[in-house]
Amino acid sequence: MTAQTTQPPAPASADPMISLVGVGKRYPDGTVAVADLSFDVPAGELLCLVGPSGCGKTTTMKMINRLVEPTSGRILVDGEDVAHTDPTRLRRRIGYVIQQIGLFPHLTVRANVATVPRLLGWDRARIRARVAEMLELVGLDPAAMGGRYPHELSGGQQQRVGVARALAADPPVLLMDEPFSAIDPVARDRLQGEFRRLQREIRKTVVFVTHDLDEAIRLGDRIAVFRQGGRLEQIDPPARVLGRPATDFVADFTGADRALRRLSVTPLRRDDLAPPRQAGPVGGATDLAGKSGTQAGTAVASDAAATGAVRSAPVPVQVGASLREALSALLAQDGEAIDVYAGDMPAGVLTPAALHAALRRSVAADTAGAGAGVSGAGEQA
Ligand SMILES: Nc1ncnc2c1ncn2[C@@H]1O[C@H](COP(=O)(O)OP(=O)(O)OP(=O)(O)O)[C@@H](O)[C@H]1O
Repeated sequence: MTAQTTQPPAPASADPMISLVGVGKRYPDGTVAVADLSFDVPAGELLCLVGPSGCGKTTTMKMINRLVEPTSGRILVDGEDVAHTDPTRLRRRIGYVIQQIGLFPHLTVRANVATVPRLLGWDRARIRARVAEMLELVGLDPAAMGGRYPHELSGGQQQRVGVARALAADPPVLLMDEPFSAIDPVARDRLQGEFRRLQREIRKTVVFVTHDLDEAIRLGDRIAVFRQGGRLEQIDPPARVLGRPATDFVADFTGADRALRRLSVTPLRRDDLAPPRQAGPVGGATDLAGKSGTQAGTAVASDAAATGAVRSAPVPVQVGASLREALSALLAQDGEAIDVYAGDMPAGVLTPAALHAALRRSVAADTAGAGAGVSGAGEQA
C-alpha cells in the first residue's frame, strides 16, 4: 500500500539513509506481519513507528538489521542492499537499543560500552577514551559508573548505558525498539528530553518504535502510523499527522489518544513566534481581539471550540489561541508561515516547525505534571 506522504521539514541529505521498497514478511506459520511496505528515511531524521500491538513495527525494524529476513522486497541502508551485506558487518554500522536493554550482566558498564569498538579491533587507549566520551554524552560519570555492573544501576541508568553502547562505534543508523517503555514515567520523561537534545547534537538516522503516541510526537521528526499487517497508513511530521490524518484509521488512532485534545487546549505563546514581518495593525483582527485578546489561552480555546467560529473564519490567529486553531490557519495557507496578532498588532510569525516545538513543549509539561495552564484547560475541555 502506498502511504500518503509529504516531505520532511529539513532532510539532511537528498539520498535516503534507509529505504524500504515493497517489503513484506510472512512468518513460516503463515502470519503476514508486513505487506508491501515502502518508505524512506533521510539521513539525520528520527522516524517514529507507531501503531497498535502486533501491527508489525518490531518486525519492520528487525528487517533493517537482518534480525528478521524479509520474504519480499528490498531494504537499502546507505545505498547498499542489506540482503547482500554480511549481517555482522551490517550490525556494526547499526546501533540497536531495545526495551529489555540487553546489557551483558557479567561485564562492567565500561566493558559493555566497549563491545563493538573491541570487535572492530580498536586499540585500548582509543576504546578507553571513547567509552568515557559516550558515558559523559548520556549523562553518566565514567569514574563513578564505569566499574559498576548492570545490576548495580537503576533502570534509567541501564538504558543510558544501552544508548552509550549503541553509539560507541559511531554508527550512522540507530534502531530503537520501545527503549524507554519499561522505565518509570518521571525517568522516562527525562530520558526522552535528553535523547531529543542528544539527537540534535549527533544527528543519527534513527528508527524508533513506540506504542506511545505522545512519545512519538515529542521525539519524531516524522511519524509512521501502522495498522495490522504492517500496513503504512501515514508518514508525516507529527503536527500533520495530528492535524490532517490521512485515513479514518489514523484519525481513530490519534483520536483515541489525548494528543488532539492537547492541541486544542494548548495556548499559543508569544515566545513560540519569530519576530513580526510587518509593524502596523491589521483590519479584521479587532473582532477576534475583542473575543480573545491576550488572555490566557485556556478560555480562548474552549470559547473557540464552542462557537467553531475561529477555526472556520479567515481571521488572523491571536496569541493565546489554541495550537489547533493555529494549525488550521497554517494548513489553510498550505503550511506556510502565518502572522499572529496580539489584539490588532502583529505579535510574530508562526511556522510549522515552531508549532511542532510548541506541541512538544506542551507534551513535556503535561507529562511532568508542570503545565498548570495546560492541564487546567484539559479539565475544562
Ligand atoms: N516469529 C514469529 N512467528 C510468527 N508470527 C510472528 C513472529 N513474530 C511476530 N509475529 C507476528 O507478526 C505480527 C507483527 O508482530 P510485531 O512484533 O512486528 O508487532 P509490533 O507492532 O511490534 O507489536 P508490539 O507493539 O506488540 O510489540 C504479530 O501478529 C505477531 O504475532
